[in-house]
Amino acid sequence: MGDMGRVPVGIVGASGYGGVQLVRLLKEHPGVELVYLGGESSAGKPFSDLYPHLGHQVDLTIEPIDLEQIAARCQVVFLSLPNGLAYKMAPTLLEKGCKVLDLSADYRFADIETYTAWYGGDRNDKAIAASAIYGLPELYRDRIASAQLVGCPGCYPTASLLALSPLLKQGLILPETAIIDAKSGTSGGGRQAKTHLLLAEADNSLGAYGVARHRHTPEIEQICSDLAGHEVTVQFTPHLIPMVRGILATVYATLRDPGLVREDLITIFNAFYRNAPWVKVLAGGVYPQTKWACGTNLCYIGVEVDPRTDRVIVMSVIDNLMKGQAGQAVQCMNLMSGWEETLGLPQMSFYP
Ligand SMILES: NC(=O)C1=CN([C@@H]2O[C@H](COP(=O)(O)OP(=O)(O)OC[C@H]3O[C@@H](n4cnc5c(N)ncnc54)[C@H](OP(=O)(O)O)[C@@H]3O)[C@@H](O)[C@H]2O)C=CC1
Ligand SMILES: CC(=O)N[C@@H](CCC(=O)OP(=O)(O)O)C(=O)O
Repeated sequence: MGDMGRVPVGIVGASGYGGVQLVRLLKEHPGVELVYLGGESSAGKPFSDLYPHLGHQVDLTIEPIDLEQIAARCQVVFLSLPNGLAYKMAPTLLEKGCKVLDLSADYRFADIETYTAWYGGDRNDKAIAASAIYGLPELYRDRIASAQLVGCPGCYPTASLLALSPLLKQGLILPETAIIDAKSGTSGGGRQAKTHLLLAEADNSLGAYGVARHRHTPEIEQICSDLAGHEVTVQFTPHLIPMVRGILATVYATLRDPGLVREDLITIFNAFYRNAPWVKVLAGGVYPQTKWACGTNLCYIGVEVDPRTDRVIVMSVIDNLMKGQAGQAVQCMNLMSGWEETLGLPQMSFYP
């Protein structure tokens, strides 16, 4: 145990966008003590050199990644790294008894072959991957609570699956008709320099990318299939929009029963999420704005039916760095630690 009975936690990849959000959340979390920050090119730098505005709160230096050392000092470790690194680190940390939350795609897939088909790599941690729990608490709360390893969902899958889950679980839609049209702010691409994310490239512009081949498609399909009880394929198209934080996923699907009206669906969504403190289903005719979720761990959902086309339209917004990444990981840590799901997580956006 760390200071005053708090659980000692560490972040590997603390210099990145996920890392700095985790620092912000964990420094203010009443159940933990942040004892270790790790990195690669940032190793040796005081965290306050990277993020001077947080220097008065965080007196830690980024350290090299030494797994034995990390395991000796931390009970819970967050891995916030590019894809393909966590599966080389998690086995040692788990063996030493740490709880591990991976923010990358490495432990999101039950089937390791699906991972390698989309992400590449040469993996020999099949049993460990099979033991990982998909970190979407609204669907897998009980399994997360007893997990040692959690593969936290991608940002687009979080927004998309929270929109689709009640519909699939209750068999309300024809699954193959599901179309996910999603938009993300540029922080979704991480902090490393990428030309298309420069202000001069991304500003005043809106476009699709990864059409019919984005890596989040198999992740969304895996969970949709689990909910539907049979294999499901979906159409997923992401877009980059000129803002920093936030995702809007607009999901369209054909209703099995064309007699259902908007209020029926809102009642069903509210029942599905009655024990989910981080999902807010909006009243009829209210559609969510990304800024409502900004800086919070919330997902806002709006539901509409078009009786002319017999389609349901669900709009789901999250902050990609919070419910889409660091916030959700902390939500999972709360469950794994037996704490309230809401502990230490912001509930109110700073926007008007
Ligand atoms: N951004 C988003 O909205 C979301 C991202 N994710 C996933 O979360 C993970 C982190 O993303 P994000 O925070 O955006 O990424 P960033 O690019 O902002 O940060 C990456 C971090 O990884 C570290 N790193 C890079 N290469 C290495 C290496 N070879 N060895 C050790 N550490 C390394 C960097 O450390 P250093 O600076 O020291 O080199 C940095 O701290 C990714 O897997 C991403 O796909 C998931 C959901 C949403
Ligand atoms: C805007 C933007 O570039 N978004 C990223 C989302 C990254 C992410 O969260 O994906 P993983 O965690 O699954 O790697 C993308 O589309 O690749």
